[in-house]
Parts: sequence; structure tokens; C-alpha cells
Amino acid sequence: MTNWNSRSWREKPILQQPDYASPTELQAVEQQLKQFPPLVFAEEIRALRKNLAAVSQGKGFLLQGGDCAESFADFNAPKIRDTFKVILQMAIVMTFAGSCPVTKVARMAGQYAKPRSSGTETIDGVELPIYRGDIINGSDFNSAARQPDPQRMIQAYHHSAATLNLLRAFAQGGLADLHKVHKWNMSFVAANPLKEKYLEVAEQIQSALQFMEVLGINSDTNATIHETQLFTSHEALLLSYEEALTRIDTLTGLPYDCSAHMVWIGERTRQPDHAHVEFMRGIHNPLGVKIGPTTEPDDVIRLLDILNPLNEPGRMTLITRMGANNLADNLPRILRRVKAEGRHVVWSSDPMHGNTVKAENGLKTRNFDAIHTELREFFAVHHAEGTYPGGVHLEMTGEDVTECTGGAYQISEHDLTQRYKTQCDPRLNADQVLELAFLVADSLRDARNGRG
Ligand SMILES: O=C[C@H](O)[C@H](O)COP(=O)(O)O
Ligand SMILES: C=C(OP(=O)(O)O)C(=O)O
Ligand SMILES: [Mn+2]
Repeated sequence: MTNWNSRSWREKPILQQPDYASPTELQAVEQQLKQFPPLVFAEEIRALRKNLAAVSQGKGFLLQGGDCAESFADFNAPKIRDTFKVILQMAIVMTFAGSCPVTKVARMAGQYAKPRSSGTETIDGVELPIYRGDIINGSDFNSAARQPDPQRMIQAYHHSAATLNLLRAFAQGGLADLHKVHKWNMSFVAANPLKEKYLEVAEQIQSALQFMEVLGINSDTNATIHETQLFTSHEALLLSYEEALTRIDTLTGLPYDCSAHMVWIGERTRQPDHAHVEFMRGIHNPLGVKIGPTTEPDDVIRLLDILNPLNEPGRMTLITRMGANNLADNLPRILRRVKAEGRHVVWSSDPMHGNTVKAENGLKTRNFDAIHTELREFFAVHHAEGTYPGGVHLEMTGEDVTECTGGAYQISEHDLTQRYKTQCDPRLNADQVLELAFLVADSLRDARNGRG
């Protein structure tokens, strides 16, 4: 790796960073973080890379999801458990529909830094620095809260460690038992037009489990029925933090960013000659890059040249977030070029960020149908181009929030204020996200059977 070290990003232009008042305090925090244990291990990161390599070859599917921004205030076991459960339940629906392994990657245990469209926010004539995520500043609208504070990085580290600890316990301690998973979150079934379908899938899973039981394969004899693997991910935006958690793996001698298994570069910070791309090219984690509606095929190839010069499968996930109305115009050209050049990538769809609108009351929202449309188009365009739609990337929660409109319960703009809790972008709630899983399941089944 030419001229790269974990600090080389500091020589490049950088966007979306906080302006800390005290460089000395920042350095002290960085030093402290460097002494802390890694949050994940290189061997786990390599396991994810291997899974994603298989997905890039059409042998699996990637399910990535969680909060837009995790929050220190809303940090508790039920919240972590409920999001974990919904991710698992979606994964089962998709595994079943696609007859393929689903790799689960949570936007959890570190998703604390937010890029913003504006540097400030003005309310009633008062202008303050924008909220940039709990790892940087506070969301309350007052001058003290909005000051970036490096100590928040220490807090984010501890919150991430505790979240990860619980996720690992849930994944291995029986909460992921297949016998129980399909019984969770039945509330979305009641008013749901997909009720019959859900029950049919649940029954099919039940009889598959019974069949295996007869063969002597059960949770006592086979860990895969009882346990699961859940990886973590976040946008590697705050590079002081990411650098401090970057470690040389003793086994391979290679640098890994041990703050999460997978990290991604956002739409706003993927300039090829800027700091984020510089940092990411040297770490050996699987990388995501968000691809928005103005991206040109050349931009994508340039990024792939820098971030994956050896064209290794499993390294790159391109997360397209075009907007339902733009996808059909913009995505095919990119798919064609990447395919023509023989680049190995996982194609994933983020149907959230291109479909954000402002409700009349000023709240950010997204409509279920627009999200579904972008996903449908994503599958259709991949089918037309002969490429493999390998994943979805969702902003979602296991909680019963009212942040996105639509879905079976027909949340209206008027309902949004009932339980609007997000720190940043509107998330699908548990019912909406499971409904979406069923809708996507059909497209996934068709994609895997070669039908459009
Ligand atoms: O999560 C993504 C971005 O941080 C978010 O969409 C930016 O939102 P803003 O346009 O309100 O800054
Ligand atoms: C910031 C995000 O997305 P994007 O970079 O695609 O806008 C996000 O995923 O929260
Ligand atoms: Mn977001």
C-alpha cells in the first residue's frame, strides 16, 4: 500500500468534521482511545469479507439496517433487543424466499456520526451549529449542547462496547433460536394485507424445523439453529475516532479498523482525493460506498481503482441511493460499466436516502411506497442488466415509531408527531420493515430464479 498510514488522511482535504475548541483535549482523547481494546477482531472482519465475497458472486444476500443515528439517551436493552429481533426476522423471511444465506450487518454499536446538508440550524431566528451525531455534539437546541466535545468519543466507544456485548449475547444465547424467531413481532400481521403470506411462510419454516427434528437436527445438536452471526457497521465519518481504533492484526500484519466489522463512506465524503477515501483505502475491512443520483460511471470506477486496486471480491459494497424517481435513469449506466470492467462488487440498495421529504409540519419523512418502489426498481434494473441485486440497506428500528408514512397501518403525515423519536432521519418501524421484507422476498426469489 503506497504511502498510506493510519494518519495519512490528515494531509488531505476533509469535509463534515467538527471544529473542536481544544486541539490538546482532542489529542488526549485520541491517545486514550488508542489504548482501549478493539471492539471487534480482525478474524471476524475477515469472516464478513468472505460472506460478502460470496454475495458478490450471487451466493447470498446482504441485509444491513438500523438507526440513522444511535443515541446516548435512547440506550437501553429493550431497544437493542427489538432491533436485533426485527433484523433477524427479516433475515429469516429473506433466507426462506431466496433459498440463500443472508448476511446480517447492523447499523448499530457505533453509528453515532452524521454528515449534514447544512453546517447550522436556525430556529426562531437563533442560529446554532447543526447536530452531527452523539459522538460529536448534543441534539438539544442550545449553544452548550451543540459545541463539539471530544469526550463524546470516549462515551461512544463505551456505548458501542456495551451494545456489542449485548448483541453477541443475544446472537449466541438462544434469542436467535429459529424455533422462536418466527413467532416474534406478530403485531404486524393483524392488520396486514400480507397476513396469509406471512402465516404460510411461518408454517413452512415450522415444518422444515419439524423435518430436521426427525432427522435428529435440533438446537441441541446443531448450533446454527440456536445461534446466529450479526456483524456491525457504521459510517466511518469521524476519522479521529476511526484512526484511533485502527489496529495492526497480529496474524496478518495488516491494519483493520476495529471500531466495526464493516464501515462505509457517505455520499457527501466520497471525493477520491479527500481524507475519507484516503483513510479507507488502507484498512482491510469490507467497505461500503454510498452512490447517489449524480454519480457518473467514471466516478465509481475511480473509487474502485483506489479502494480495491486488486479487485478482490468481498471488499466493496456499492450502496445505491438514487431516489425512486431517479433510479431507472441513473443506475443502468453504472451497472453496465462496472460489469463491463469485470469489477467484483456487492450491489446493495439504500431506498431511504433518496426518498426523504419534508412533511407539511416540517418533519423529515419518507413514504413506504416510495421506498418500496425504489427497491422494486433496483431489482428490475439489475434483472435487465444481468447483474445481481445483492443487498438492502435500511434505516429501521424495532420500536413502534411513527416516522415514515404509509405501510399497512397507513401512517399519515398527521400521525407523524405521535411517536417521532429519531435523532436524524426517519426510520421504518418494526411493522413497516417486516412488511417490506415480504415485499422484497418476492423480488429476491425472482432474482435468484433468474426472473425479473
Ligand atoms: O443520514 C443521513 C444524513 O445525515 C442526513 O440525511 C442529513 O440530513 P440533513 O439533510 O437534515 O442534514
Ligand atoms: C448519511 C447517510 O447516507 P448518505 O451518505 O447516503 O446520505 C446514512 O446512511 O445515514
Ligand atoms: Mn440517514
